[in-house]
Amino acid sequence: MIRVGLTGGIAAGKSTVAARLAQDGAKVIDYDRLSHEVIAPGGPGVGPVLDRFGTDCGDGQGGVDRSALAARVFGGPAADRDREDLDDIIHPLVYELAAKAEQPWLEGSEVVVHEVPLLTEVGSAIPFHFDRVLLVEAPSQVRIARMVNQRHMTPSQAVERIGSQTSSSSRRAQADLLVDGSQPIEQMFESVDRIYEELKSLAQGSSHSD
Ligand SMILES: CC(C)(COP(=O)(O)OP(=O)(O)OC[C@H]1O[C@@H](n2cnc3c(N)ncnc32)[C@H](O)[C@@H]1O)[C@@H](O)C(=O)NCCC(=O)NCCS
Ligand SMILES: Nc1ncnc2c1ncn2[C@@H]1O[C@H](COP(=O)(O)OP(=O)(O)OP(=O)(O)O)[C@@H](O)[C@H]1O
Repeated sequence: MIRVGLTGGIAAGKSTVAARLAQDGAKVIDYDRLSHEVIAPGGPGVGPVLDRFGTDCGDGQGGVDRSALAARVFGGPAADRDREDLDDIIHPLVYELAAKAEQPWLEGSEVVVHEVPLLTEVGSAIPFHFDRVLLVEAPSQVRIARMVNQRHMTPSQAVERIGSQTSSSSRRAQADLLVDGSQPIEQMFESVDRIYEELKSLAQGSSHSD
């Protein structure tokens, strides 16, 4: 297999690219989904999150209320510190689930894509080596409009999320492959298909990854 890190700023188009890669034949591990799983009812992150952030952040059903937590870590008075503490709780649990998820493909010739929104931010803390890093990019204004129009965030919530993430230039410094997430979707899919073919040939020539 080869392991690919797929990243990009919020609402750049990562999940859309990931879905196309999956359609092409890649195996995709979605870190946002795993991070939701760890704080859903019964998840291993629920206890530590509620201990740290208080039972006000509970959803009343044994899980965490993500919008209450988002208000704290992206817009609260101690947002940076809170976000750091949340990341320290959630990320190791997510990495554990990701390692389990990719186990069936370790010996094969699959293209295994880890969709990691914060790949650049976490640096060497992530316990995986990526053979390639694929970056999806779109200008901030496009991303803000997507968050406001499609996710019902206020403009200031959208700006806060972008502000809590790293810069495009630091993401670029880490990237091997680039997809423009603001181009027309059909064109974007064509570039994703071309990249998949490249990755697939690489995977067929590989026998392992650590
Ligand atoms: C704060 C939480 C509860 C908000 O949930 P919500 O459903 O509103 O957002 P969702 O999880 O769908 O995330 C949407 C996007 O927000 C951005 N984002 C999420 N967490 C963070 C963070 N800690 N720092 C910066 N950006 C973040 C990412 O671009 C992500 O793709 C949730 O995002 C969370 O648990 N975050 C911490 C875990 C994390 O770092 N997740 C990212 C992948 S590991
Ligand atoms: N090339 C494109 N043209 C128009 N709309 C697009 C394009 N790519 C993605 N979108 C739309 O933009 C929105 C954000 O895309 P997507 O959910 O893939 O982003 P993301 O980077 O995964 O976001 P997040 O960081 O929140 O997980 C979606 O509604 C998606 O349909």
